[in-house]
Amino acid sequence: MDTIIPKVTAKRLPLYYRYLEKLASAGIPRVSSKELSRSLNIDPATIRRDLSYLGALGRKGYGYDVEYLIQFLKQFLKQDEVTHCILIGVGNLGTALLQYDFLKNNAMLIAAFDIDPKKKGKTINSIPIYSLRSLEKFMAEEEPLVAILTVPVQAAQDITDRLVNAGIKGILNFTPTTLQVPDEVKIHYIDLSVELQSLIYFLKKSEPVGLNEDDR
Ligand SMILES: NC(=O)c1ccc[n+]([C@@H]2O[C@H](COP(=O)([O-])OP(=O)(O)OC[C@H]3O[C@@H](n4cnc5c(N)ncnc54)[C@H](O)[C@@H]3O)[C@@H](O)[C@H]2O)c1
Repeated sequence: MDTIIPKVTAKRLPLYYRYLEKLASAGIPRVSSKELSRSLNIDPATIRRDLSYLGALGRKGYGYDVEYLIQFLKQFLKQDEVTHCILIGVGNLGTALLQYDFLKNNAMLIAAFDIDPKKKGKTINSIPIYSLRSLEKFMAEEEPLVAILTVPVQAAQDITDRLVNAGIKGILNFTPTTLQVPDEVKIHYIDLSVELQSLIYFLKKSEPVGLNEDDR
């Protein structure tokens, strides 16, 4: 389980997991890489390579055992554990994310923080919104692993420093800036305009747009 897998493969594993769960709930016991490929729009060779990193080898003429793969991926993706997350910045984007059910992916938003005193004490989707002043105290008590950052760009580094000092391990950064963090803190950047530009680029090149480009 300590296998080091390429980042592009790691990104695709949750897709496989979710799709396999659908198959299992429909009572389908096995699946071929070709069927996975058709449904997920990922090249079959890429699927076979991805799954071989996990040590899961499909059998010719049989494919993959759905239940076995689910158990394997569950352990690999630590789907048994719920990761506690917090969100900083309950504005337009933050509010939309609070409405989303992250628990489907074994992450749970347990609290949100905002600098605006009018938001303090409210809840969205049963998630409490606290004053930013209580961030460090909350983190010491609850030890969330991940923070979602949806504050204005000017506030991003300052909040990041506070989160890091309070022990955060991962940041999902929606703000349009590169954040400075120590090596042990992982950051994922999400920028819809970059995704859109990339989509437009592939459309203009008239190439199929899928999840199988290894440079994603
Ligand atoms: N990555 C993307 O694709 C994408 C898309 C949209 C917006 N954004 C970015 O997301 C961020 C939020 O956008 P928005 O439209 O929701 O903005 P917004 O102005 O609606 O919301 C920002 C919220 O942050 C709060 N805030 C301000 N300073 C704070 C601080 N120091 N600590 C805690 N909370 C603070 C404000 O009170 C407000 O509630 C911006 O940085 C924006 O550029 C990214």
